[in-house]
Amino acid sequence: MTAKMYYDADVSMQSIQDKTVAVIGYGSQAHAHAQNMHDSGVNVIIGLREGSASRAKAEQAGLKVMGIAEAVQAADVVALLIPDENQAAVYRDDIAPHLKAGQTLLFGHGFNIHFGRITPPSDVDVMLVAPKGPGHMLRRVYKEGAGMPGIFAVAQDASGHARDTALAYARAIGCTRAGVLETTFKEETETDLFGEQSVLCGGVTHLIQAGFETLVEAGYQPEIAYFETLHEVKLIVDLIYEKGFEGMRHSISNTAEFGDYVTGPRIITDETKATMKEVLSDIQSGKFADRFTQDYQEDFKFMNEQRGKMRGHQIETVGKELRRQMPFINQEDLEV
Ligand SMILES: NC(=O)C1=CN([C@@H]2O[C@H](COP(=O)(O)OP(=O)(O)OC[C@H]3O[C@@H](n4cnc5c(N)ncnc54)[C@H](OP(=O)(O)O)[C@@H]3O)[C@@H](O)[C@H]2O)C=CC1
Ligand SMILES: CC[C@](O)(C(C)=O)C(=O)O
Ligand SMILES: [Mg+2]
Ligand SMILES: [Mg+2]
Repeated sequence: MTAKMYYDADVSMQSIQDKTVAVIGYGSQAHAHAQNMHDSGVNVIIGLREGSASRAKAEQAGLKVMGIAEAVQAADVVALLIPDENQAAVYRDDIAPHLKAGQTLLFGHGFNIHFGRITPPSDVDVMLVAPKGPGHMLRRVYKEGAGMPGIFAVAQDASGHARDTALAYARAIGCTRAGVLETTFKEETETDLFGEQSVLCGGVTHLIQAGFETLVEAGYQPEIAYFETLHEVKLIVDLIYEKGFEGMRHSISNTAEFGDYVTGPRIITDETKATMKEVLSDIQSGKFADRFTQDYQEDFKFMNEQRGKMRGHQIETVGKELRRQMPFINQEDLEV
């Protein structure tokens, strides 16, 4: 059965246009949701912690900033867009005491509801609208007049209109320009965690790094290894994104296509797929969520070690210099 896709023409903005949306946070997703909604004509306010370094940036973007509790009190829809590991405490201290019946609590990812870290009262609508891509790109494509696909789910429909609110929100941030489909908190949370760990982030970076190290350790120039295993990834992926595998394979040489079929299965083996199944199982059982929470409680000891190790890696130092010589690559610091 083909999933029902929602596009701009299928969705009315009415259920959000006469409401106030409090975006809590001003990071990767939050700044993009807030600015896109503001540009779509929605009344947006920003809730930030005391002394927040983001206050000036949000104000510069023409957004009204207040404390988190104050924003919750003033809002119809509360979009909780701070890091997953911080959401439960902020919800407990600054949101729950001020939530009123009839309000909407909205997430960008289902982690805290699905894994039981947050349990909202039964008289509020609870939903997620998850763009399928990074926040900075959500803002970039919106400004270009394009959109990013998204998915939505309703966990609690106290008002009887929760789906309309979620779809209107998805339209306001630009997702219905590209296509939005309905999911559940369970499906969004588990597929998102699986995708980012196995393919999009963990899979891609470790594949690139292993390829780069293999060439450099064999005595090839690091700059050539960088172009071959990192820079060109975008060019190949752009073709896959635009035209699928067949379109990409049409563009590459027959030599490359032959090597793709012969060597791809030697790299991504049956064992790799079996490991992917284990990864999915750890996500489904909550084992990964517990490991993440434990590292957070230990001040992200493991995560900070990994960040430090990668910062000094040759692929990063060589890449920084090579990108500097390519002024057409956006080198500006990210806006937030
Ligand atoms: N990053 C992405 O592209 C995607 C993220 N998501 C989901 O969106 C949500 C937000 O993620 P992301 O955008 O990466 O988050 P960020 O790390 O970018 O969030 C940073 C913001 O959160 C605020 N913040 C951090 N800790 C606290 C705290 N203890 N109290 C109050 N405010 C705090 C920061 O405040 P200050 O400004 O004061 O420092 C800042 O404004 C998550 O649920 C994530 O899974 C979903 C899809 C993609
Ligand atoms: C791929 C990582 C992501 O899931 C995303 C940008 O969609 C995230 O959590 O940041
Ligand atoms: Mg994610
Ligand atoms: Mg994601």
